[in-house]
Amino acid sequence: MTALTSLPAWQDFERRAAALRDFDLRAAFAADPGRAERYSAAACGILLDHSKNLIDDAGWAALFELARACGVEARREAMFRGERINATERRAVLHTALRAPRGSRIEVEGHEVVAEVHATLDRLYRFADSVREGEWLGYDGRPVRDVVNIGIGGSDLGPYMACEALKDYATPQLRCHFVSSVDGWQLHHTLAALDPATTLFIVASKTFTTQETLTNARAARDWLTAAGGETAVARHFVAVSTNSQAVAAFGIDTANMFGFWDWVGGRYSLWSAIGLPIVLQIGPTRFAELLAGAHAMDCHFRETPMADNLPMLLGLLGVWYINGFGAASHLVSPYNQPLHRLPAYLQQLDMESNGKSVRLDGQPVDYRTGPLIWGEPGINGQHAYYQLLHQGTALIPADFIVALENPASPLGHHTILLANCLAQTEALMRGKSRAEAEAELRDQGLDEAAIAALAPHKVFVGNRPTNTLLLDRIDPATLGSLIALYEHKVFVQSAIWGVNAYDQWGVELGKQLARTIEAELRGDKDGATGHDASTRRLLEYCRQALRRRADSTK
Ligand SMILES: O=P(O)(O)OC[C@H]1O[C@](O)(CO)[C@@H](O)[C@@H]1O
Repeated sequence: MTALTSLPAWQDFERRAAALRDFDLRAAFAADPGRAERYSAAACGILLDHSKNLIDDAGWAALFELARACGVEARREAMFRGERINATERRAVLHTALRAPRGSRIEVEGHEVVAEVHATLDRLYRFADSVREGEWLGYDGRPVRDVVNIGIGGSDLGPYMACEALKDYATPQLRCHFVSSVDGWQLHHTLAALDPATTLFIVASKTFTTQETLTNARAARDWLTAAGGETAVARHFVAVSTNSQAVAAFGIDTANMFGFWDWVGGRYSLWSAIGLPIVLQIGPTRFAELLAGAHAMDCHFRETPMADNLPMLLGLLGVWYINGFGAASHLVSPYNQPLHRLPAYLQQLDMESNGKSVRLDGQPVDYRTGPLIWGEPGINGQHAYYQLLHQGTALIPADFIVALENPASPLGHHTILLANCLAQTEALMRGKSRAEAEAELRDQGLDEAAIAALAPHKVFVGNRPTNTLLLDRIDPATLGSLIALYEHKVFVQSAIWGVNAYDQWGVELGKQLARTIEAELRGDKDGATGHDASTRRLLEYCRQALRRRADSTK
């Protein structure tokens, strides 16, 4: 593997980026009336306007050349063909097969997988229909009214985000709840409002070894059996996992288990049986539309030339700022409230994938990789952290996402929402010059001394880069396309950086140490062993608090 930084295309890209450090967006728009049109691309109900970025044609040419030099297109084909591109775990990466149309063929080591995917979907759909139509009955003969998904990470974030986004399509008979934290507060308050006889639990865990999920699942099981007895478990618990042995060992009949495959990463799994809460909420037909939307984006990514290819454009722009301008974070600013969980979902997707510092060949990288991804609904962000975007010292590229149609929001509200989204990207780009600030203050009748004192505080440098993604609407198909767009963006960046986006060894050490500390807190193990002084002291505070609590309940 040739070191990335020694590639001529990388050096050219760095030179281009350095040459544009003082790029003036206002001047670029003034000089080129066609800029907005040329620097836009559309697919699958999503218009990407990327014209408000600190880049010109030569910069784009350097990025496309870099992508070619890094073999992004060849690696993309390897992924779609089912090659084991997740080299550290020797696995294929085939979330795209989960949304491949019935009848298409994709093989992993000679084994065709699409037929199996659809057989599982059919089972999932039959089960969901029986719950939605009130045929699946609880222990006292009443139908299900509440569904509680117990899972964490990829077994929570995707389905939760999609259920929130698609609430307008939800059946009124069912309410979906999500419990992820091992802080029992969340389960307690979720169950407090529910009736065990009409509650269905989905225990969602790819590995079925995740401590938080199994702890919550055991507590939920106790809550259920206290009311309905042991026999109730079969009617009220289903599992989604790749580990049927662990599911059976937990006490869930594998007849009530929906499987998926080791070639589906947790954070890429909402398209699989992990999407069961979504299917229950919006029904099989709408879920199939979500899959079709993602598939449409897969085809767009695979077939469209780079200059019009949405995932390529977003991925390369990220590289432009991270490696060319030293940006350390990337803001995701969805304006529509249904997308309020999108930033949290994208945090795992992006940061668990590209938060890596070793290349596929085992060598350390000597360049930045995945950025900090963060955000909230944009309209709230405007009243919180946007100040820093406008006048702070950090360069923070941002994606502004808003839907053109928004039937559930009154026209007046929606107009204000759109206006704010557009106004913020314009303000970030154009800024406010010293002369403009002074003129404004003069119009307000301030004297020259006051103007001189205040004007510097009112200056916005501008030139803050943004992408605007205009969605036709937030429906299952467009949401599917949007999520797949970000999945492929992450892929593009991993291919440039030469890292494996599909493992996550970095989360393991904390889990190992937690097991040791838990035993020490419980008193099963000597607490003084092997810890640094800080951890030892903190551990002692916690041990005393636990002891006080145990004593008070004696
Ligand atoms: O679905 P599981 O196996 O319970 O894992 C949950 C999450 O935990 C992680 O392994 C991180 O700890 C994620 O990658 C995954 O999505």
